[in-house]
This record gives sequence, structure tokens and C-alpha cells, in this order.
Amino acid sequence: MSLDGAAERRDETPAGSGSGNGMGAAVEPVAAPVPLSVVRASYGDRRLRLNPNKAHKPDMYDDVQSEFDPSIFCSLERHLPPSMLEAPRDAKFAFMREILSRYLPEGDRARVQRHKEYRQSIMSAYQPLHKELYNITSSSFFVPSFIEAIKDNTEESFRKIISEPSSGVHSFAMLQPSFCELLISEIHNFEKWVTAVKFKTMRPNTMNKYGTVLDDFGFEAMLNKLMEEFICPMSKVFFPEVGGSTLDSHHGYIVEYGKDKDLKLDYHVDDSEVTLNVCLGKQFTGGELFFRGVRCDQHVNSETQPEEIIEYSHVPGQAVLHHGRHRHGARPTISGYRINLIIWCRSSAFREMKKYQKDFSNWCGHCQREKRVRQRQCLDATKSAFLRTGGSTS
Ligand SMILES: O=C(O)CCC(=O)C(=O)O
Ligand SMILES: [Fe+2]
Repeated sequence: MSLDGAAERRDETPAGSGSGNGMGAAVEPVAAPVPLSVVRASYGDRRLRLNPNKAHKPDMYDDVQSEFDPSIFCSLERHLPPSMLEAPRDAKFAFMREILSRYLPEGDRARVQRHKEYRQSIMSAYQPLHKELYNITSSSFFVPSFIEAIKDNTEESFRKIISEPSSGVHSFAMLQPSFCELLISEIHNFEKWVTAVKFKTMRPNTMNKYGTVLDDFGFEAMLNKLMEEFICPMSKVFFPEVGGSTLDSHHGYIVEYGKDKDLKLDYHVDDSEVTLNVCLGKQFTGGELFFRGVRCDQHVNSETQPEEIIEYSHVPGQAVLHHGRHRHGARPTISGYRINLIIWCRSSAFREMKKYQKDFSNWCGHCQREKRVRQRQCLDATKSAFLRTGGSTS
């Protein structure tokens, strides 16, 4: 969405970008499906169970090629009708895939498939430089105060490490300097490889000319764990009203600013429920974040109140956790080079619920103000009615 001042940012669509990258990497074919007539004939009861069979140990689907994530098949298997639980894996896979397909329109399915192929073509050719970055090791990734707070997992422990927790923009020390250095070096290695093999990569979203999607070259599982085990505990406490406790997907990328890179980032809202933004380095001046209040879709361009003006200066290793709909931008990086890790975290449950809601006064600053005005008018009307009738209730 691009209204007056604030532009909503979407991931660059994978459509069309899988081709023309000069890589020529082979894309594995989608697994040959088992004809549904076979599945139908053998298993009469075809209704999924509402409650999962927790005692059942599902098969693994990591080696199966499809447009859906293998973990979906694992989870869904526990909901299969009892007669199917011990069926051959291929039969279960075909059955579940047919059900899932009904919920993914043809266009989306083709887009997902192309993106999957794009990722595979990168990952089958790119050699990571620092393999240890692709799996979380708390002690080498995070500073002790952050590890401690997550371990305690209480509102109090989080508030202890956060500065200005009342503003809705929560900042805290998170990453070890050595981790930041290694990640920067991995990213530069990837960029060097991209240039050398003339691969055409997708940018993180429509507003960056530079920047790299980490999920596209092997970091997806690590960032997912980061979201589930290290972001979710905090967002559950600080952003429960926008699905902070049900984050279930993410978009993880790197932004780079400086000479010959992007200089600034325009005013926008993220395509996320909760965003984690961590500065990795290096040395720079400028590049401050400015925030201008949280807004729902309908009020994304409404005026800013003075108390909503927040400025934040990036410090390497320091994270900012904010509401995705908190309007913000980044000021020009005046000198040096700034590189940040961004994770847009999303909640499918919240997005579904949002479709049926009109009032977002539990988080949108403008809805809140409108509600207060309505309440005041109502109170005034009651008061004047009371005065008119002299307090008589008959
Ligand atoms: O440059 C920054 O720190 C902000 C990046 C940002 O807001 C975004 O990528 O959505
Ligand atoms: Fe943003």
C-alpha cells in the first residue's frame, strides 16, 4: 500500500526471478504423486481429525519435493483419520497435499514453487564461509544479559534489559561483536559469489536497492528458531494484541547503507506483526530511526501526535523490537557503512482475525483517539441529559 506519506512494504515477489540468473542449476522435479484414486479406494474415512493424535510419530517429509514446507506434512499427519496413520508415506503425502492444495490458489502455488526453485538453485551452488552461523549457539551469538533474560522468561527479566519500555520501541543489547563480524563477513562472501557467478538475486523488498535476503541462502531454519525461541517470548509480553504470542513465519534480511549503497529508508510500515532490527556495525554516523506512531491499515496516513515522535540511534549489537505497524523510516547514513539484520515476524492467526475486525483501538493510535472522542461525546450527552431533566430518572 502506498498512500501519502507511509508506504507499506512487501517482499519482492519471487515471480519471474528464478529465471535468467545464468546459474543453470538443476531444479529437482516435484515428487511423483500417488494417484488419488488409489488413496480414495484404500482409505474410506477421509476426514481429518480436529484434535491431533499426539501419540502418533509422524514420518519425515524433508526429502519430498513439493510447494509446501515439509514441516506442514509432519504436523498435519497427526490429524489424519486413524485408518491412514500407518499408510505408506507416499499415500499420506498425496492425501495431505491434495487437502493443502485446496487452500492455496493456483497463482500462489506457482509463485511459491518458483521461489523454492530459486532458493534451491542458490543453495545447491553457494558454499557458506562460516557454517557455525547457520545453527544457533546462544553463548557465541548473544550477550549474557540477553541469554539470562530469555532463560528467566518473565516480563520483569525483559524489562530489566530494555531501555524505555513504555515507548513501544524496545531496545536492548543482543548480539556479540564477534557474531556481528562473522555475519557481515558471510554476507560479503555471499555478495562476492553473487557477483562472480552473475546471479540475479531478489532484494528484500520494494524499497531497497541493496540488501540480501538471508532466508534465500540457508538461514531460514536458524532465523525461524531465533523467532520462536528468542523473539516470541518477548513479543508475547510486549505485543500480545497483534499476535505476538503466535508468530509463525518470518522474512529475514540484511540492509546496507553508505557510499555506493542505499543512503536512507523512506517512511513506511513493515509487512510484519513484530519487527526485530539489530545493528551489526560497522562504523557510521547518521542512520537514525524515526518512529511516528502505530496505525492500522485505515489510518496509516493519519497525523502524528507530538507524544508519538520517537528517535533512535543505532548501536552495533543493539536490537530494536517494534510493532510492524509502527510508522518509521531511517535517516541518511552520513558517513561510513551501516549494516543491519531485520526480521519481519508474522502471525497467520492474527492476520486471519484481522479480516473480521474494524476497530483496532487496542493498538492503533488513531482508533484509540477516535474511541476516546466517542466516549467523551457519550459522557457529555449523558451529562447534559441529566442536567436537563434535573437528575430525574423517570
Ligand atoms: O535501516 C533500518 O534500520 C530500518 C530498516 C527497516 O525499517 C526495514 O527494513 O523495514
Ligand atoms: Fe521497516
